[in-house]
Amino acid sequence: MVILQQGDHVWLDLQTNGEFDVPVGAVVKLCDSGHIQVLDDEGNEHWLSPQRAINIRAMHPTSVHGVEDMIRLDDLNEAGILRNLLIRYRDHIIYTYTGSILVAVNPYRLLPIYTADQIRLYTNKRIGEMPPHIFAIADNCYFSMRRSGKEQCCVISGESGAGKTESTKLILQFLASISGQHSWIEQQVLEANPILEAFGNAKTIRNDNSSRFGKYIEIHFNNRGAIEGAKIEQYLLEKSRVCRQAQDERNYHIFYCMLQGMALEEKKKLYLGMAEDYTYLTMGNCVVCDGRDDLKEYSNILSAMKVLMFTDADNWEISKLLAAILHMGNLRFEARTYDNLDACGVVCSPDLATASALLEVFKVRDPWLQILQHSSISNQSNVR
Ligand SMILES: Nc1ncnc2c1ncn2[C@@H]1O[C@H](COP(=O)(O)OP(=O)(O)OP(=O)(O)O)[C@@H](O)[C@H]1O
Repeated sequence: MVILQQGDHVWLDLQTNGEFDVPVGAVVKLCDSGHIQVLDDEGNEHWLSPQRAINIRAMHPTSVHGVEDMIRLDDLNEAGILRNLLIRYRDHIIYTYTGSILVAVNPYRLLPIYTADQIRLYTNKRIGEMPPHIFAIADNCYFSMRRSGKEQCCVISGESGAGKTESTKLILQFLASISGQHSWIEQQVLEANPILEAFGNAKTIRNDNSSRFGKYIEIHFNNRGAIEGAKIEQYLLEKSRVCRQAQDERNYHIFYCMLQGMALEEKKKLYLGMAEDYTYLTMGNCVVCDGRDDLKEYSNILSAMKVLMFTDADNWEISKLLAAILHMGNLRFEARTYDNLDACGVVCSPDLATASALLEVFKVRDPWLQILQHSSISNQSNVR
């Protein structure tokens, strides 16, 4: 039997049989003739009769104020872990260790904890010497590599919107900063991100900048510990998003950025209009994304491409491909019979000729594709 006093911390098991049925922390407010009044961590008050008092148990002191390393929690269970993260988060502390694993809770706002001073504070320190931080993990990797001469690996996982992409960027920022050369190659490693995000990230209902692919980044260091190169492999890009988006979601950022940021004369050459004009950009009924500036992003993408040595010709070819995809998305099809077989044909439209011109495809002598010749397009010089 638990004898409780006012001010004691307890675990309260409400047994709601809900999806997340985990005991919550609570503090005893009153103990009155067997009835107990408690205030739980979510601010709800509960009166518990002596019969229901079996649903509460005393909280271990390590869970009362929280710990930096959850291995030290005596109540080491789901409730204990969640409460520890909650009370630290309420104090604006988003990082917590579980041994050598760092748990990060997404703050959804910019915290002043990623400055150059913070990088200096965390450089060449043992894990645990400083409060938990993503820089401590990056530092540990870097100096373990330098001491042992062996490759190190960081695995960043979590659900969509948890903060994996941001954490990856912070680790790269730390490594680029402490490896100390501030070289062109470091800048190239950092600038690869805006390009990858433009072509592989999109607004979803869970995250305005959701990576729709997995990536494995290798950073190569020389014997002096300076970054000498990098290799990024991508996995399982969500290709279907190019043609279809769910309600309130967008296609890949690059399309909207291009339509917002590209100079008018260039847009004219690609027969481009506004995002609202394209089926592939409007299926989710959402062409803008609050908090993202597509115009500014486009100029960031172009400067990143310069750093990564994309030539103007490369950029133009990429823009042509992107524009062709948008025009192809506006094509319409109709049912036909061809050689007594059910088939379908492309409905004649300027988009077909434009897409063919941009893709530089041959005109095939096929009755279906003859419509190419009838389509109106003023600049036919590219069609071979
Ligand atoms: N450490 C942080 N500080 C401030 N904001 C953050 C931090 N981590 C994440 N965020 C915010 O949360 C948003 C989502 O984070 P992020 O894109 O990194 O999630 P993710 O885990 O990579 O998601 P997905 O799997 O969908 O790609 C970011 O755009 C940013 O606004």
